[in-house]
Amino acid sequence: MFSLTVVDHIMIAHSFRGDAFGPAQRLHGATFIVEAEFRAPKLDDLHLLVDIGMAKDHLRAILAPMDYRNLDAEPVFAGKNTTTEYLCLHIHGLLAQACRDGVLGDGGKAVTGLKILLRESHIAWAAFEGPV
Ligand SMILES: Nc1nc2c(c(=O)[nH]1)N=C([C@H](O)[C@H](O)COP(=O)(O)OP(=O)(O)OP(=O)(O)O)CN2
Repeated sequence: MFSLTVVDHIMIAHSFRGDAFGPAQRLHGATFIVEAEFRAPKLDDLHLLVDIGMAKDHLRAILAPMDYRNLDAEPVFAGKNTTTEYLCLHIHGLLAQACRDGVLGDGGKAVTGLKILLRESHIAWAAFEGPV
């Protein structure tokens, strides 16, 4: 199995509902390092999994509506706790759809698996991985 990873980051604000979150129930900020790992069992004729430029451009397109935003005010996240884990799932859904739609070229259509990993600090990160 081959893999190719591109990395970006977002700066967001959010708050959580639930006593378990303690002070994080108040509005606070976070900078997430976002890693998108594409997987495929074979390469294309150019020996690419997906083109790095296309992969990073489409990851950026998916992250842009979240970047420098208060996620509490974004309709797409209404009623959701935008935990690190939940944001992984959200980004996975959008990037997997882009692969299926051919937005990342023929290489993207051949992607069979995708892992999204968000680092919220040097001591904690979360990931979601699944088929495309
Ligand atoms: N599983 C998760 N747990 C927590 C998340 C998360 O995204 N997934 N996020 C937060 C907060 O946003 C923040 O990152 C940390 O807040 P903090 O209050 O410092 O959380 P801690 O659990 O480390 O500390 P306590 O104050 O002891 O709760 C929190 N958790």
